Amino acid sequence: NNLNCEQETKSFDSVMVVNTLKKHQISYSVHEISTAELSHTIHPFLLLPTDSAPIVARRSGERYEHLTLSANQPQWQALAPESLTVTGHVITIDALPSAKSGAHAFAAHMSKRTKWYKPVFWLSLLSSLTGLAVPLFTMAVYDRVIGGQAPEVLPSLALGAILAVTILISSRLARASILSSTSNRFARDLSNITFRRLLSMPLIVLSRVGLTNHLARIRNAEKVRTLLSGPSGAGLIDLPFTSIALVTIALLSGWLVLVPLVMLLLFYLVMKAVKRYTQAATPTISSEYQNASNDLAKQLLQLKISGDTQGWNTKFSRLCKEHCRQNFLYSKRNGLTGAIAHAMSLTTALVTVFTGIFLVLNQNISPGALIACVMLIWRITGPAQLAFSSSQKITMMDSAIKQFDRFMEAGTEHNELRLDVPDTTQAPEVSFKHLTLRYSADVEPALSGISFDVASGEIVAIIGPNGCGKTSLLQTAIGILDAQAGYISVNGKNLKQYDPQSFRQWAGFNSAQPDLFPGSLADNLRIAKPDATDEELFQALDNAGASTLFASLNNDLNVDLFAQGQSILTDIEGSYICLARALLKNSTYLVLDEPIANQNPYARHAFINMLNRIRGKATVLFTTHDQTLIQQADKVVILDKGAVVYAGPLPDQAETSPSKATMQESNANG
Ligand SMILES: Nc1ncnc2c1ncn2[C@@H]1O[C@H](COP(=O)(O)OP(=O)(O)OP(=O)(O)O)[C@@H](O)[C@H]1O
Repeated sequence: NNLNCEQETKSFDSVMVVNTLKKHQISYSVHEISTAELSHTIHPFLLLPTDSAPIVARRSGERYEHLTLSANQPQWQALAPESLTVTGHVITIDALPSAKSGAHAFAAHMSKRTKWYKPVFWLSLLSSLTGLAVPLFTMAVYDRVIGGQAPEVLPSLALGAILAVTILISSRLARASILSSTSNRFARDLSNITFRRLLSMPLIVLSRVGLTNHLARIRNAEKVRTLLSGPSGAGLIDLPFTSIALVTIALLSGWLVLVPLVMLLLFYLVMKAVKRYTQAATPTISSEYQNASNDLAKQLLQLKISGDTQGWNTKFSRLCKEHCRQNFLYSKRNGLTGAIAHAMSLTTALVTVFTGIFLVLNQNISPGALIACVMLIWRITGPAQLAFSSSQKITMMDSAIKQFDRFMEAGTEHNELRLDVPDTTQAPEVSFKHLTLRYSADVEPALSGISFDVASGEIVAIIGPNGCGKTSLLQTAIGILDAQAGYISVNGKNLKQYDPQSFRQWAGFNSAQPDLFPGSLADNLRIAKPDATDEELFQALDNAGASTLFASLNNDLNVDLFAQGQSILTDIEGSYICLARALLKNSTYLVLDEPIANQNPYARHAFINMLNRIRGKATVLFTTHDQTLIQQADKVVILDKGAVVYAGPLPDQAETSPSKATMQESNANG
């Protein structure tokens, strides 16, 4: 609307758009253009291609449309697929300004999907109507064929019944297939959206929330699948259609319909009470039991070494016993619920039969109508029973949806306009300006007022005792941690101006904790550079001092590092591969956390050679406790309790550096 009404916005630029969005409190994200990102949008978005004019577009199912103004009237027209493969940025709208809008993220995402509920409605209606065939057929046989002595109508009645039953079965099958594919698609979409969101959240928020919660979030999506699929899903959908059976009973037997209605009400009240009784026995020890089992499995070696496993045995047996007791009680009460529900269904049928007999004797209804009514009763109590047994699932789903909505309200790294792309060809100058970082409000800052400069092509060793903030500083230097105060400038620009994705694609980072992913050696390396050739992988492994390790893996890049689901490498071996991954990028900005932590002389030698080769061509920040590596740096920064106590050349630099100075000079000269 603003585009259409405000003349000035016809020549908008990205900053103006973002200011407008901020003014209207519309939360937005900025990403590089990619269909993967856009396939989850629920509101229109703005494409900002690098080489052409901006486009306002939106997603409509699997297709995309763009806004055109013809005679000042906005119109949506199909967007050429090429428009989504160009380079540039896209501003997507996360949530609309109303305070409540964020709370409906789930509904908004789902409404963008195919309209599955329309065919499900029509198929359910069809199957409910054709489901009347068998009771009505029985009634006709009883009243007309047997009672009315008219056997000639039997073939046509039978044909009609067979046709109706065939339609019933086909519509049920078609509905089951739509429901299972819809529930699968829901689960898949929600998992994808959740995973993307997790990846785009700031690291500090992620580490605060913890791994278990992230896993729980992704599993939440799975819960959606269970609601719609299976017999309980069908029961829930059939519930509103039981009214068709009720109307038929009313038409066949008049006020006899009151019997199932009253029984349904009774059914509801009894089941509500029973459910409360069952829920009171919900096991509370499950997570404690699970954690203890996990701990035990992880600590087997330590337990065996310690020799004294008695304490663990006692603890585990106690947990096991309590876990079984709670589960037994819960299953017992669940069994009771099932039995009561079944008894209530039987009672409903019996009460209907007994009441109906008087109507038959008074000749108010035919015996055939009574039989049909009793058969129809099962079509009411069945779905009611299923729906009731699913009530716990519905509560679970409801909380899963609320959790999803809250999760989608959390801010991400993309909620700011970060369009700058780093110059990947030159070694950057980096300045840390009064950087302060706290992991949470109640702990001492991990970094407090850090300031120092790194010249282009300089190699800097960051040293200090454990816990002094080295890792925190490096993670801030590549923008995965956000300082609360101060900033980092890279080539004169605040790091937060750079597109986070482009920045991290450029910077080579090695974490102190080796992190290998399931897959082959090549897969693990190509995460950093998907198009790397085998030659580049060999070179990176060599530079990281991993040649001996590689030889022990039969020089095979395709060796699976996770045979039988377990990493076949130790942490130290893994750390070589992670270092190789960082070096593979051949980046002009390397940030390496304890690159050769185990001080293996061969690896150290390879690393020093590598440093000498790139000296002057890349800016390198690394942390270490290794004296020999510290000697290689052009500058050292000593940290203590999160503050810089010294930043400058090594005190004996003058004596040790001539070779480095010569190397730097010759590298700079090409
Ligand atoms: N995710 C986190 N949550 C809370 N506190 C953290 C987190 N990571 C680090 N810290 C704390 O911040 C401080 C600095 O930790 P950091 O890991 O940056 O130090 P370090 O010098 O790299 O230590 P080391 O040499 O042992 O790797 C420490 O007190 C640490 O306990």
